[in-house]
Amino acid sequence: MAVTTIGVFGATGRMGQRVLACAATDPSLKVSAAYERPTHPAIGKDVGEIAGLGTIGVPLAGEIGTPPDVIIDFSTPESSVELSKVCAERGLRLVLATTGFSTEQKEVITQAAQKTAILWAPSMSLAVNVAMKLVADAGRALKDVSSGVDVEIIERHHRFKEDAPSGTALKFGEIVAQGMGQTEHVHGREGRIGQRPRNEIGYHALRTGDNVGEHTIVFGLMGETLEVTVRGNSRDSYAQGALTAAKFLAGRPAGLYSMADALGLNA
Ligand SMILES: NC(=O)C1=CN([C@@H]2O[C@H](COP(=O)(O)OP(=O)(O)OC[C@H]3O[C@@H](n4cnc5c(N)ncnc54)[C@H](OP(=O)(O)O)[C@@H]3O)[C@@H](O)[C@H]2O)C=CC1
Ligand SMILES: O=C(O)C1=N[C@H](C(=O)O)C[C@H](O)C1
Repeated sequence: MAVTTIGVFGATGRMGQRVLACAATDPSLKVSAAYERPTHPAIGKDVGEIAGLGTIGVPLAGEIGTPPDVIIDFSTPESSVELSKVCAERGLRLVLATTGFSTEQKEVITQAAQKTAILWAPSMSLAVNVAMKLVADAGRALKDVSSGVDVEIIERHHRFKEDAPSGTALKFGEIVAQGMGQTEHVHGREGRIGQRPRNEIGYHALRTGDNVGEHTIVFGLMGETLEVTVRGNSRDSYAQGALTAAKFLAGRPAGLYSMADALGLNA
């Protein structure tokens, strides 16, 4: 069996630890490296011990030494951007899962994908990426409704999430706007705002408890409403998707890839 070696960037984080745990059950994968910032207090410690998996013989590193076949990144926008530059310089393949990028940061990553293979997705979840296809279909089907269709996106995440709205919500909004033509993206509402313009997509971010991720896309018509909801039950839906992405990306030429590519959803 061909074995793909992976390195986990942000390895001690909520997602990094789940990627390590899920990889440990997949004989076609081998964790050969794990990374955190160089000043992390656990540098040098066995990352399996940190993740509660027992010793796996992979010390937590602050730098990329002997590279794995694919690096999986669940970290922060700043560290992801720097990582994408290193991957471009060294020709290292990257599954980029971090969210919360600025426009300028997104441009740096897009440029890096001209020099190496990067699979970049705000959600690695199979169900979320299928929901994105459903939402695209709904938008195309509803775009010419004469009385108008109001689209609002509601996302729910745990209290620890540091960006809002979620990268997934923003991607859903891009998909809707591409199919229906909205040009204004409105984040929350307050005050005496007047009647809702038809050219808006509204975004609403809930932060409660330990919700691992839930998205509802509301298509509001006169007389009826269509809602598409997808919710995660555990972070392993994202971790397993990231591992699928890594296996897909191994050996691929430079370029920017999506989860739809990895999941065969582009047909
Ligand atoms: N695409 C997808 O399917 C999903 C994407 N995400 C996204 O992934 C990101 C991480 O989420 P989550 O795991 O919950 O967050 P955490 O904060 O739990 O994990 C982030 C990890 O990155 C580490 N980190 C910070 N700076 C660096 C650096 N310079 N080099 C290496 N590692 C660094 C952090 O270390 P320290 O704590 O010491 O700062 C931490 O271990 C978020 O942007 C989130 O939106 C989350 C789930 C699914
Ligand atoms: O921070 C999280 O947890 C998640 N973030 C991603 C996003 O911002 O879309 C993906 C998922 O919803 C979980």
